[in-house]
Amino acid sequence: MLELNDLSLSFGGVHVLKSVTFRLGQGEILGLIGPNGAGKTSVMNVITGIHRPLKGDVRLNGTALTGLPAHVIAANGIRRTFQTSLLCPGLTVVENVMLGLEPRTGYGFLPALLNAGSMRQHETRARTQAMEILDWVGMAAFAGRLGTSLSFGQQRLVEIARALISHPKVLLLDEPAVGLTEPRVLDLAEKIEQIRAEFGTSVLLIEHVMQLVLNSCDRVVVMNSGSVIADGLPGQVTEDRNVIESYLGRGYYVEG
Ligand SMILES: Nc1ncnc2c1ncn2[C@@H]1O[C@H](COP(=O)(O)OP(=O)(O)OP(=O)(O)O)[C@@H](O)[C@H]1O
Repeated sequence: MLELNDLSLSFGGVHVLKSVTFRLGQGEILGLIGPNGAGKTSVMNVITGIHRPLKGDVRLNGTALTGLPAHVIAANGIRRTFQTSLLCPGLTVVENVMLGLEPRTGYGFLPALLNAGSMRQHETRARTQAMEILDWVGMAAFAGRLGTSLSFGQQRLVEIARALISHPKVLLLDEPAVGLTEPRVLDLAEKIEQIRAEFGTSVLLIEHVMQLVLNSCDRVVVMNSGSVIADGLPGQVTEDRNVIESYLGRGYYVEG
């Protein structure tokens, strides 16, 4: 479904991505792991159009997305959450989720004034959809609260709801388990599986919490210093000597 072909990216002459190539299959949950600074978030930024690669391309079902503006890539069915919570201050939870819907085009100030009834209907529909998806992630009771007043884990669920409201083909999650306790990590693993089962969405999951990676992912890609160093089943990559040396650490099996 999503193909990354030979992606290279540099900042000020420093190569942060070096010929990165991997695939995310239809309905697949793929982990992207590696040490800090390996280039994982940069990969997500290239996929979503925040960064333009020096070389290579990103394709969704065969169509090249490279170079398209971020909002067009989002409209093509690729949505994400961020490493740090990005809920809008001053907006309630339900309003934050409504932002995930496609913007309604053709409504400048004057047409909006003349079509006030239609605008209100549109907003009511959007609010209903947002409430449904909030209910699905278990956050409907918080709909009227300010998004930024919620705990870190709750904000994560609201961000996931905002990404899911448009029923994306591909969902990119950047370290969703940061700051979660162990039972919440297991809840999140279950939620990710439900996202695949109920929406048919493919998921790319950047994560350092190996418990989530091992519980959720069908396959794992490992990066180090801007390059892919392993790509395989979770059990295969965690036994890969290179991956243990550069990321998991020699004590991984003893401790894990
Ligand atoms: N906008 C930027 N300008 C300059 N350098 C950047 C920029 N974004 C990322 N980098 C650099 O690119 C490299 C890869 O960063 P990236 O955030 O992609 O790593 P990561 O694997 O996601 O790390 P982490 O696990 O800590 O989030 C790092 O050396 C980082 O400092």
